[in-house]
Amino acid sequence: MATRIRSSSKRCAVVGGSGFLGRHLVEKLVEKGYSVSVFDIRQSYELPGVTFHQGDLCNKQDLLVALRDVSLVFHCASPAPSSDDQALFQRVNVEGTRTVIQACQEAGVQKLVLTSSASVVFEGTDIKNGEEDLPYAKKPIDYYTQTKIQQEKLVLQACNKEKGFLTVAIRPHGIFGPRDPQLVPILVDTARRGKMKFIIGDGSNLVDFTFVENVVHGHVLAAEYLKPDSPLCGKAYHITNDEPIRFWDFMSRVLVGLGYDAPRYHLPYSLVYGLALLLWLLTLLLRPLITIKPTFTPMRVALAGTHHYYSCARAKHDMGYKPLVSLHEAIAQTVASYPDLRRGA
Ligand SMILES: NC(=O)C1=CN([C@@H]2O[C@H](COP(=O)(O)OP(=O)(O)OC[C@H]3O[C@@H](n4cnc5c(N)ncnc54)[C@H](O)[C@@H]3O)[C@@H](O)[C@H]2O)C=CC1
Ligand SMILES: CC(C)=CCC[C@@H](C)[C@H]1CC[C@H]2C3=C(CC[C@]12C)[C@@]1(C)CCC(=O)C[C@@H]1CC3
Repeated sequence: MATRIRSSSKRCAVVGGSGFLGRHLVEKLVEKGYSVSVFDIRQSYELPGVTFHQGDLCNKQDLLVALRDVSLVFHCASPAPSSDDQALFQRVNVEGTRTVIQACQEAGVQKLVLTSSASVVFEGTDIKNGEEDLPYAKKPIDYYTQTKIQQEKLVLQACNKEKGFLTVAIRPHGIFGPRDPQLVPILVDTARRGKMKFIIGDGSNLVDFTFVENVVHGHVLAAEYLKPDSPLCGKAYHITNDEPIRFWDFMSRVLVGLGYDAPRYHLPYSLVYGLALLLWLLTLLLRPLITIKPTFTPMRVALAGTHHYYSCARAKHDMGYKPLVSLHEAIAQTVASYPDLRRGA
């Protein structure tokens, strides 16, 4: 490891700081008096007190410039799961994370907080109140998740108290909130195309959806509690709203809040899953000729039709985590933040 440069504990960098979670995190850090550098392949906004560095996290030289005099790094960059680009996931999430770790070590960064995902243990079958010590999925639901597993292992294994480099991973689940480009927009798009009429299974499956501000709170706590003598070193922590909700109730509350009808008709889970699998095989076969992006992928059907909620007891115990915003309030704030997605808008 290179010679350490003295850096202020209030100087931090957010890799992926132009993204949905990253930007909310940057805003909170600024509010808390941190001086923040954003490192991202794109710049999506400007904020007083924030320095932007545009670059690819796979390029160590680019990173080193952004990490100068920084003591704390948040790594929340990733290609979008929907990109479905295996080579890109491998390059950015695995090789790129290796580069982020090396750059942190060379720049004398003391703490690295990774945004992982609770899905690293999910194989498409029920998980009820899952704890962090569940084994990593042997058959992850998609290639994105497979590389999130490899990424988390790399970051946690890099934790080295002797060398003064501490790491921790936050595993959120189903992040939603204002400016989210995925969950609510996909849902509304599906509703506008008339495809949100059906409930997959009996509709009783419980899932965690986590308000972005609570996820940010978990990251900030992790950074502040990560010390050489703390239990956080080299560990993963679930951060959720701690209020599992029926998947279809959540979808319905958002849809109805935006003026759309809630789904009503039930379809058997195995039927929909089987059809999604067939469709997926068909898209693979036809890929050389045409590109089809089906709404119902096996992964989405599994996410929509199984229980998958996680205990955040470890985060409560080790870093005093408690969600700041209830699910009820979070849904209300989220719905109000999307006037353009309302029915008829
Ligand atoms: N959105 C969700 O429900 C969940 C997200 N996560 C994780 O949270 C993190 C943040 O997710 P979101 O904010 O939703 O995603 P996002 O797509 O809004 O943000 C990711 C950011 O990473 C940047 N990025 C991608 N490749 C890069 C590269 N090569 N170099 C530099 N920057 C690059 C993008 O430009 C983007 O600004 C990701 O690591 C994701 O895996 C985990 C669980 C759930
Ligand atoms: C809990 C969790 C990990 C959420 C991640 C977000 C997305 C995977 C969901 C956002 C909108 C959801 C959605 C469906 C599946 C999961 C999402 C993409 C469906 C495709 C499920 C099948 C349907 O009937 C339509 C749904 C549209 C919205």
